[in-house]
Amino acid sequence: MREEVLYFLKMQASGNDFILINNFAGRIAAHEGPELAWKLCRRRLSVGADGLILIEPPKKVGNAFAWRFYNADGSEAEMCGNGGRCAARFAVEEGLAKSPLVFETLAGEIRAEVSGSRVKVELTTPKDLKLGLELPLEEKSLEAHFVNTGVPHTVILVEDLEGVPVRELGRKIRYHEMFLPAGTNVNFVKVEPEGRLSIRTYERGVEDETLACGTGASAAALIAERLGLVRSPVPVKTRGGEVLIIHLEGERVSLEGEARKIYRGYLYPEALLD
Ligand SMILES: N[C@@H](CCC[C@H](N)C(=O)O)C(=O)O
Repeated sequence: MREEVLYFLKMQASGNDFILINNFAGRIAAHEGPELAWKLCRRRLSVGADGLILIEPPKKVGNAFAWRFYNADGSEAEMCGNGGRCAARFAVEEGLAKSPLVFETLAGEIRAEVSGSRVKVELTTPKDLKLGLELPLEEKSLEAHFVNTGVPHTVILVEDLEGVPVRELGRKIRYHEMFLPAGTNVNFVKVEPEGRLSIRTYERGVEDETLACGTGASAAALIAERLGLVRSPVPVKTRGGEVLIIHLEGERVSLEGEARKIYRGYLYPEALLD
């Protein structure tokens, strides 16, 4: 694909892991993104990650950067909450911006505050909120809720979170005709005592359960608040174990938690061969 070496940083935020590349010089062309993501995100065969993030020059003066976000299967997503927190820290530490900063995504502009490894991002205004949908499946119907917090999320409230077959049921709902053509991420959520939530997410584009999903945790908190089950700030325990904090102020939704560096590396050209 290319001869020269590519530098990257591997990061994770609540167990959602990403490969970040500074692409300010434009070495990776837009049409190369999907294939690069698919190749690099393969676990065991390459670096392995839930997604690839390319950090690029902003379109608007004053903004810190624009990004291109790719899921592990190479599909481009409009937004990613955990990836956004990693990207904001990356930009600050690479000297591209100072906190607070604003970056550009396909979903819209995202404001971020970075304080060491602690990062808070304000998501785009939630849209398409639908509470109490009847979701017909072959065996039975489920009650589902839906909101787009940058990317589409279905939320299903459950009692027995450990018993949910997230992979099988998540995949069925992700491709359910009610959510086509875009599809949906699927979040199974348990309301715990004292207004906390626990969550497991099937992610579109990873096509599996991930250890966390920031826009998913935010969607769950927003829906639980609208149903009168929790109050802001809402602690959401992810599958990876970290508790994310979701702040809800009217239409404003912010996501706060750790964004950690794992290692830096460079890719040998042969890593990009078929
Ligand atoms: N993990 C992300 C969401 C990434 C995009 C998603 N898989 C999609 O395609 O909708 C997050 O932390 O929000």
